[in-house]
Amino acid sequence: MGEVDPAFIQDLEHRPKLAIIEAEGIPLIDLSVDAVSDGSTLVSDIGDACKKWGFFQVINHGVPLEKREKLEKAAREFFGQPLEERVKIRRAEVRVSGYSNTEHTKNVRDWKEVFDFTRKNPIIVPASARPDDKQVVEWYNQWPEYPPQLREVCEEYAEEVEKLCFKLIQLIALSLGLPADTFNGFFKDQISNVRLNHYPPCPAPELALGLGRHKDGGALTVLAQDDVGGLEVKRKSDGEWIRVKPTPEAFIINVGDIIQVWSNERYESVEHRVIANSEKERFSIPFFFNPAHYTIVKPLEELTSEENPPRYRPYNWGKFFVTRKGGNFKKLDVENIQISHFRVPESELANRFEKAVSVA
Ligand SMILES: O=C(O)CCC(=O)C(=O)O
Ligand SMILES: [Fe+2]
Repeated sequence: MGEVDPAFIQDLEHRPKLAIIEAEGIPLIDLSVDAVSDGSTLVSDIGDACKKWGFFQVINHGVPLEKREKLEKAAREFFGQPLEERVKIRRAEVRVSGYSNTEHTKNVRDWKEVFDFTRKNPIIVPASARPDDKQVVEWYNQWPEYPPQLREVCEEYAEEVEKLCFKLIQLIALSLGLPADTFNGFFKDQISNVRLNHYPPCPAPELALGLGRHKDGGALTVLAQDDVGGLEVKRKSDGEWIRVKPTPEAFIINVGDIIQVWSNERYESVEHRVIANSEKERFSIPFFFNPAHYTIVKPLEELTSEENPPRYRPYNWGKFFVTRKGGNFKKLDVENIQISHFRVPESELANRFEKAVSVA
């Protein structure tokens, strides 16, 4: 990645501004607080953060620091090898796992390289994105020879972060006024995946992005970022890009598209991106908490009513996932699959609302 290939160059409107807005920042939430004790504001703090930002940071989250540090070290060792070693486990179309340095977001190449693996091994996913194809296939992880401990430290880390995901999804359920275990069943055969991101120094951070603007398609993301910084979140109140200042040992949590749909838009999945850096390399590790492939995603009945009709048509999560993954390999000129494709048009919602009010 020595020079800036035109494939990396963002359209003018998406290039980063030089001035960084760090502002008040996203909320920092202490998870050691007991959610159900008298006077605890933990559940409402999470609800407020989900509503206002779609993002928050957590401390005292229960993931042992030592497991995170071991993985961060192993990631540096893996990406520190010569390219010919890294590409030995290059990701192919039929695999979700492995190495890639050709990730594209919204059809523009990202200034980064990644190593992907899934929490469960194998995971079961639809064989193709075609709606009429009922076949499923197994996707297996692949591991490099070096560093030899990578597999073990990845698996141990993912096991710990999964526990945090369950804790968070329960707090989110409570914050929506639902029983804590409302969402648990969806994750029985989860197809969660973890990504090791390496953003090398970039000679043209004013033209390219480490990772282009996007929303996460799953339920919840738990991100570990190093101390370099570069993650920006689009502030809901005014659409400004706000830099997320690294907090040592904290995780950054964001609501994904599935929670937006389940909550019928009480919470929204928010756009974010990563700025490239001309001097420093950066590492980050997102854990994407994803339900089982057969999950039909739709607004929860408990959160809809005649006055507040479902804003989304049901969709199959496995097909959505496989379509997204497939889209990465073809530099298509069309937009990849989005939940907006399943959104009920406003005019139709207004009609339904009027009908509900007139019969009431
Ligand atoms: O590297 C980061 O800080 C963000 C990564 C991210 O948003 C993603 O991989 O979806
Ligand atoms: Fe993301």
